[in-house]
Amino acid sequence: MTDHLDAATAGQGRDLHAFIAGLPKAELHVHHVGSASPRIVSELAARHPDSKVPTDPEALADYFTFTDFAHFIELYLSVVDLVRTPEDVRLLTYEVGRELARQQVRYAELTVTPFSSTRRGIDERAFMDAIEDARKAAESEFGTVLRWCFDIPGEAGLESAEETVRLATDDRLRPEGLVSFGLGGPEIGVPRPQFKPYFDRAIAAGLHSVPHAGETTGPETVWDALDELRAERIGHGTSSARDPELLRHLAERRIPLEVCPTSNIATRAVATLDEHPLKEFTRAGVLVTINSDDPPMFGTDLNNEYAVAARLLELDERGLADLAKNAVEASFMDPSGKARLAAEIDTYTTSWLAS
Ligand SMILES: Nc1ncnc2c1ncn2[C@@H]1O[C@H](CCC(=O)c2cccc(C(=O)O)c2)[C@@H](O)[C@H]1O
Ligand SMILES: [Zn+2]
Repeated sequence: MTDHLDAATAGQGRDLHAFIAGLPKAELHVHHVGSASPRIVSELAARHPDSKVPTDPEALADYFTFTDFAHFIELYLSVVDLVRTPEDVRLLTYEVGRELARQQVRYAELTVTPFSSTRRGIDERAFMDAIEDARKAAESEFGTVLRWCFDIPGEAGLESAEETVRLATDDRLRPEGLVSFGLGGPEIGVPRPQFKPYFDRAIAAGLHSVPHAGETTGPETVWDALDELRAERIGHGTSSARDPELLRHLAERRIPLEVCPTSNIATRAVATLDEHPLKEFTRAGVLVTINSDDPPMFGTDLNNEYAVAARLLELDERGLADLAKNAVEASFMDPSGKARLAAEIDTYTTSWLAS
């Protein structure tokens, strides 16, 4: 973990960190390639010496220092470029499952961008088999349930939207673990309404709508995501804090925000953690979930994001357990899975507080 993150949660008791480390959790906003560990990234970089990505895991923290959101996407794509074979995809996914399990994440919805892989020449059938194979292995070996969100990389244009919705809705390709449909990448210059027909098709095929919105643009983008893309949850939604009517709407309709505090600082979407609107969201009664986005790229992990949230929201163990249960409620798990994980969180918390 980098120094600024240690500083971000300094002063919290060791006990709170230990509580978070053991707390059963769900994660709803975490990117597939963005979760590649320094070890995997450097291994892939060594396999592909034409890449500018460092082969030394220690050098990656410097490499992943971003001047702004566009710079983040540029470096993100340099890692996407390293994933070239179905075996790269399988290994990456399996290792992401291992890392989530280490953090006691029982259930995760992983955002996958199949277009980025198919356009780089990975066969679509082999891609689906690779992620599904890793999903099943992660569940049986680590006990972590993975589900997929296929996202459109918006800046790659409508061609990428067409390809993503085709891959998500073709019965011969659509993976069993797919639950939702998203939209990522830069928002500036990429208006959300143009993606409406693609979201309509995905929703008609039974997928949930979970676009990124309001990460780097204003609240009008969140309104567009709600009105045009029929968003059921919002990725980030940071700028919603600037629009009291939008906050009221999100709270009343119980539309959750997938908040990723450290990501927002690392991409410079928010200047400092103290200026992060997380507290304004909870004060307005919005259902917030805590997520890590692209953890190794931002020098964080989900446990650290819970520690950051505990500081910003002044939470004790019970407050943290409630936050973990928000993610269960906002997830696309079936009702029995939700009830089981919520009960596990309660049992863990009660026994922690009794000891
Ligand atoms: N914090 C984030 N906020 C938003 N998105 C984030 C975040 N973190 C990770 N992503 C991912 O970045 C991708 C962006 C990829 C992209 O723009 C692009 C453009 C042109 C060509 C290609 C290509 O592949 O050839 C890709 C998104 O699909 C999304 O999954
Ligand atoms: Zn994201």
